[in-house]
Amino acid sequence: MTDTPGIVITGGSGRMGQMLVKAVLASDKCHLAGVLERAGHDWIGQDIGTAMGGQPVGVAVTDDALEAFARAQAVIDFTAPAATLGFAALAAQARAVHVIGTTGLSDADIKAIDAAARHAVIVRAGNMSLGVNLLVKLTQKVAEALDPDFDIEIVEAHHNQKVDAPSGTALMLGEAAATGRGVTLSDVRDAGRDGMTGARKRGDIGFSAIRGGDIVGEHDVIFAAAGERIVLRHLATDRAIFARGALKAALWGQDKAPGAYDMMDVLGL
Ligand SMILES: NC(=O)c1ccc[n+]([C@@H]2O[C@H](COP(=O)([O-])OP(=O)(O)OC[C@H]3O[C@@H](n4cnc5c(N)ncnc54)[C@H](O)[C@@H]3O)[C@@H](O)[C@H]2O)c1
Ligand SMILES: O=C(O)C1=N[C@H](C(=O)O)CCC1
Repeated sequence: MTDTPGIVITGGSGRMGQMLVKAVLASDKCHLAGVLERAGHDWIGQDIGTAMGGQPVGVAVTDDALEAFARAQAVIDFTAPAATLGFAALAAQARAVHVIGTTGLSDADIKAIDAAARHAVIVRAGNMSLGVNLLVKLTQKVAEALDPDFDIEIVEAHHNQKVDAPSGTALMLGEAAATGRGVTLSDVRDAGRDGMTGARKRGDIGFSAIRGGDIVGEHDVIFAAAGERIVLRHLATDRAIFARGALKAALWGQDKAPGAYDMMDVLGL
């Protein structure tokens, strides 16, 4: 047995789950302590290496979160809101660092997660990449510098299996733009235009979502005024950027006091 932190990956068969398993196996700073999937999934009981089409790695996929978390120092969780809420309570009980990448969480979900963070370290972000977190900072700065003559529009594009909109990243960018402007996002958010919407309201922050093919994740923040336009853009072409950030967060959290953190804390931005 190694003395590096043991990490459990939830949703191990998913797009991000598989990426995270590979990232943990490739790291010498941690080891794979467990892999979870939902009850009834075909992969339960199989070695995760074999299930992913490679060599066995000595870790069988399980649906027993309580047992897996008891052996872990961190849980990296990119699943779905209902699953993440359950994992937050169990990870806090096990005092394991919980890194949450799951998006589509409601305000009530976030409240419950923050309550769990009273007992353990939770790092949550709608996007774990360095590039997007820098873009969030830039968005806030630009919004601070420009007045509401500049209409702010956030356009995001993702693959055709994504179930939530706007993306978690788009919401982070919207929050940053609203903070820069000194307003509350929920007061100015304009999403899902369709039909006779009327003219755009000055000061609104607009959201548009594209879904298609295998797009990993693309975000534009557009500041549009009469006669000029500023566009801030991030293009993700490889999910490894999210896995890298999540792993960094799991290791960063090892010596931190219980609380709710985000990637800005991890990256020191
Ligand atoms: N924060 C980020 O940087 C970032 C990056 C990429 C994706 N995401 C988010 O991560 C989430 C997953 O994305 P994906 O593309 O990997 O989706 P996916 O559908 O490919 O994978 C989700 C996995 O979770 C599993 N799952 C669901 N309920 C479970 C449960 N109760 N127990 C164990 N496993 C369970 C599913 O079976 C599936 O394998 C989404 O919310 C997505 O928006 C966040
Ligand atoms: O593929 C997804 O789903 C992604 N979700 C995150 C979001 O909602 O912003 C990050 C990008 C990929």
